[in-house]
Amino acid sequence: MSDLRRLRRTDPSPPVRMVHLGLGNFFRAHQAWYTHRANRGLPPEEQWGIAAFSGRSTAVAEQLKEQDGLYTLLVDGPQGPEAEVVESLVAAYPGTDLASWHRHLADPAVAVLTLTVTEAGYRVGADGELDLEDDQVAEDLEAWREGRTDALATAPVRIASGMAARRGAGAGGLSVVPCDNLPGNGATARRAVLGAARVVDPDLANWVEAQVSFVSTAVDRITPRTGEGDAERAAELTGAEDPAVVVTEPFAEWDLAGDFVAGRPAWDEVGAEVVEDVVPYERRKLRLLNGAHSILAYAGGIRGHETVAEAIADPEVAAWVEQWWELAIPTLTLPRETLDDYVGALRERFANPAIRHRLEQVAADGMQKIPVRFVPVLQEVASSGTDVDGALRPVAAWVLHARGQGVPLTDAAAGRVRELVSGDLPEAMERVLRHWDLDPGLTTRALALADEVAVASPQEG
Ligand SMILES: NC(=O)c1ccc[n+]([C@@H]2O[C@H](COP(=O)([O-])OP(=O)(O)OC[C@H]3O[C@@H](n4cnc5c(N)ncnc54)[C@H](O)[C@@H]3O)[C@@H](O)[C@H]2O)c1
Ligand SMILES: O=P(O)(O)OC[C@@H](O)[C@@H](O)[C@H](O)[C@H](O)CO
Repeated sequence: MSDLRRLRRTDPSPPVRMVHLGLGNFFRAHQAWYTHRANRGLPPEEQWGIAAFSGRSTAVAEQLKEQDGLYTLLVDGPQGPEAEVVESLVAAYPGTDLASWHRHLADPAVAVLTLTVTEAGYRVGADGELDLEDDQVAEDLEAWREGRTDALATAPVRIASGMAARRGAGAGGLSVVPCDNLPGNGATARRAVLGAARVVDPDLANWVEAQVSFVSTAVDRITPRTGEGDAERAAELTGAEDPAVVVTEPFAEWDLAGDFVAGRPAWDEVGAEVVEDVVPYERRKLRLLNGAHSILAYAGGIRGHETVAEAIADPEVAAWVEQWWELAIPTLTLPRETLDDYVGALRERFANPAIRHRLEQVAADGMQKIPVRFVPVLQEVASSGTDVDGALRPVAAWVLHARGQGVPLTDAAAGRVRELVSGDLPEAMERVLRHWDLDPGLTTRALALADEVAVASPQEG
């Protein structure tokens, strides 16, 4: 590998017109890739360059800096892998570089701020407002009040402080485009940012309300963490050494609803859909894809599987996913045929053996995901008198997972999760149901489903 050349830019970089927070794999397989595609054929000065910031880490920013922001996207489809070098990312920074963050956001040429900061990264409480009790949010707000804007860590406070820099520079409005898997991500981002601004500077909150638009999106492209051997596979195709390679699937979807107050790349010319209302798409995606992923992660993990492809190949786990889809489909509003096609594609996407999507990664932050993916369906199904097993089983499996079975628990709210699921299993199950306003009368059934998931589990103890 070391004899290979690193990727290097030969053409001039496009100007920075977009900023991104959360320099992870998904951003590079999705928003940066759509932007790269939309740039093709435009003169460099009309293209959209992106300055992207990691959460905190420095490693990926350093790797990308050494190759002028270029990286390989390895698309693993049925015809074998294909490699594409993505050119839209022109500057990569560690999230700790707040000076560059403020400088880019204060630039009038910047028109769009995209986000992938995870569901938990919005730091909102159960009421959907910024959680001012969150220790890191409180620390950030104090630092900002004291003028220490180089020490901010949470996404909402970093964004609000970036908006202050922008207002100060007279750079005008921009559009914030959250791309995390949560319902109403535009409205959530807006409330989180306004919540932070209001505490420190109410005039700034007014400015954001008047000048900044928050676009809602549904995003889709299964993008696992890069694994062993991926860089070598990419190198065989490109002849270049690329430690920042990202592996993804051929499928990609992006639905966007909202105003772009300062313009945007022509994403709609390269496959993205600009829609009036994103809710039907977002619900389809969150319930059918992400809901099924959560079942595979919690139940499949307990049955000893390590990846999505392995778990969906287990006929019992696959039957639980099918049962979930049967219950979830009637709760969606898109035409039945469209939904059936989507599920048909999911069966193939999940089974793609080249995508090693580890259940451990998919399982993270269940405390944020269960109420969005399963609770509304459970409530709707229970009120119609239909058998709820398909939607209750994932909650039961999550309780076992949170109590230590299957893949390890990773959750931004791990302390609260452990409190909820501790002690006697029947009591824990009932506590969890009550926590999400579900009928505690479902406890006995949930315990039976938990038993079913745990039966034959190599890790049952
Ligand atoms: N991977 C996928 O298949 C996929 C598909 C659709 C949507 N998403 C969304 O994208 C998010 C990121 O996925 P990924 O695969 O890129 O993960 P990743 O682990 O590769 O990267 C996550 C990025 O977010 C940053 N980050 C994490 N927490 C943050 C925080 N609190 N504040 C600011 N930045 C933070 C990290 O530093 C990193 O840069 C997911 O949580 C999900 O909401 C992912
Ligand atoms: O990204 P999360 O953590 O919301 O959920 C894990 C996976 O379900 C998710 O990343 C999917 O792969 C993705 O949403 C596909 O578009």
